[in-house]
Amino acid sequence: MRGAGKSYGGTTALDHVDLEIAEGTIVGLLGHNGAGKTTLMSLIAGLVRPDAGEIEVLGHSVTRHPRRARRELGLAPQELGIYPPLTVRQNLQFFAELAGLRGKEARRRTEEVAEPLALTGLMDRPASRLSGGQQRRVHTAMALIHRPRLVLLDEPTAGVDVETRARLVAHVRELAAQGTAVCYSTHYLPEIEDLAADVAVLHGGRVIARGSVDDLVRRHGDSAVELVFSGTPPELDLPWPVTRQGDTLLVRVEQPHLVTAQVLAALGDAAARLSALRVVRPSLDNVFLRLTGGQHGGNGEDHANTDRIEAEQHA
Ligand SMILES: Nc1ncnc2c1ncn2[C@@H]1O[C@H](COP(=O)(O)OP(=O)(O)OP(=O)(O)O)[C@@H](O)[C@H]1O
Repeated sequence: MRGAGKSYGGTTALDHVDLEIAEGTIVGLLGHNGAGKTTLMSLIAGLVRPDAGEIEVLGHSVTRHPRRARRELGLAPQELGIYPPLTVRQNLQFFAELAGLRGKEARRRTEEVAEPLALTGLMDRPASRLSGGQQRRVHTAMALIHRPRLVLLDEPTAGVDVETRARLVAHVRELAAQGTAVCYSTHYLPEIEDLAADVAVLHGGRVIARGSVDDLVRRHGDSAVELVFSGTPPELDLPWPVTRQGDTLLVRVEQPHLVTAQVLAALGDAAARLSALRVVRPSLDNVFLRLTGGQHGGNGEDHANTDRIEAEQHA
């Protein structure tokens, strides 16, 4: 996707977004409600027409060759799209046939896709008699039935239990390991870490940060070595900013685990009064809140952090 933009009336849902999802990679889309995640997926899936920019799926333009593009992708939207009176098997076979699979092949894929999502024991049950988490698994399986090379999963773990979440995450990792490109949105940040996904943070319709979790934490988190003393902390001669709070010193440094020896060496006699040392690494949650200004429902009005971060990315 290059320069993709979409407005609804006066609302800019997506603002000149560039994004590439390579084969075998998972891009985790993070953003507050209204940040533009669903709009981005809908544009890729060809459900919504962009006002600007170019979007291609495996070289097929989603606007000029929508059918060819669509054949290569599987979409599990946020809203469940299953048929309640049909059994799980009938739901899956129906979608297999819609995707162009016939007879034996459709039946084989139905069984195949059910297995990793723990649906095998539920195949003859009407979808209306499944729990919410089970229904979401069926919904996800339907998006995977034709072995798409690009999978778009919009909050696939909304409302599911811990076990289902773990199973889904494991299966998505497997798909990526087999070469599938995955775009995965979630509000649950630890999931992004479990997926080992490349992160794209959306805010007000713009991608304001991109990189692995480690990259983002290193670039945008407040990492530090924390030293607690009995009595007054000493003055330290170090090449990084040091702040003092009561009996604690914080040495702010990008990769604290690499400099602890140097910090300890600078203590001199004060080392005898050191009562604790801790490497402080911020979580992805901290970084996300910092990047997005900790605001909910960002909707194009708040670009406070955007320019700074973009300048950094282009540097
Ligand atoms: N059909 C529509 N008509 C008008 N405005 C829309 C429409 N769809 C989305 N929007 C607006 O576009 C912006 C982006 O919405 P989008 O659904 O893409 O956000 P999101 O990041 O997926 O949010 P959530 O996490 O709540 O699902 C929001 O301001 C939303 O109100």
